Amino acid sequence: MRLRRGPAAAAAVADPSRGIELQGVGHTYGERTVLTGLDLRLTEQRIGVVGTNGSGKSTFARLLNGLVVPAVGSVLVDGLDTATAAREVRRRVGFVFQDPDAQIVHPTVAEDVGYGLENQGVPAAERAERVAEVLDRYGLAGHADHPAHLLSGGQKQLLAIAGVLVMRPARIVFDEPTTLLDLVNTRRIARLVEGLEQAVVVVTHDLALLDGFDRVLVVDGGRVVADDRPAPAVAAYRALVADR
Ligand SMILES: Nc1ncnc2c1ncn2[C@@H]1O[C@H](COP(=O)(O)OP(=O)(O)OP(=O)(O)O)[C@@H](O)[C@H]1O
Repeated sequence: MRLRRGPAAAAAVADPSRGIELQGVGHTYGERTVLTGLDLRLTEQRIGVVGTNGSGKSTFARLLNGLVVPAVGSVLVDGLDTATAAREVRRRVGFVFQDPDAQIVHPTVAEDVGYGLENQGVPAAERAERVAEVLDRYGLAGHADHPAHLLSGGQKQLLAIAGVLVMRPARIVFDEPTTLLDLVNTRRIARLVEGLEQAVVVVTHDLALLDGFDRVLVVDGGRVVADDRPAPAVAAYRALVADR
């Protein structure tokens, strides 16, 4: 029998009901262990991740779409291993970086949003339609031909999110999406996350953002030390840092 390979084959064996699974996951940078002993299954619509600076949250977030491949154990997205099916995993899990400048690479707003689609070989007409639709939805339609680097911080974050959403991933990981934003834009991003049909994992220091989430993980010293509904998880986080 011939082995089937590539995105179509991967999609054929994928099982979205499995969500994202971490099986015996640990990660090291050189000698330094930054995550250890992670056994989790992430299936909820909205999951938050909190923890002190340097606790391992960004590394955790990056594991979920294969940006980081675990040193130990496996991360499976819909049953697909991030170590061996990276391309298909990234189609399924979009990633929004804390600093939108890290994600904005093309001169104009429309070109920047269309870039990923072009990469995937989506025909020009469909590309234009999908870009226009997503820019319209996030209030950036009037900026389509403007230089992306001249947008405000909040608009840049919206642009970075639009660039992910236009790819239609089933899940989106946000790494501190509101850290650089003022209160107005923080609220705007919170509403946007709330309204998404995609399943989301949001790393944040903004505890108010977690209201209404289904599940919150508290990371400390590279381990998940609490895993609960938002109120008890945030209480556990506050208790953890109370005497530091
Ligand atoms: N590429 C890397 N190479 C070496 N060490 C790294 C690398 N990325 C992160 N680290 C280290 O791993 C640890 C965890 O970092 P990580 O960015 O995952 O934490 P974090 O919880 O997201 O922190 P913060 O809240 O400050 O963003 C830190 O000690 C950091 O210095």
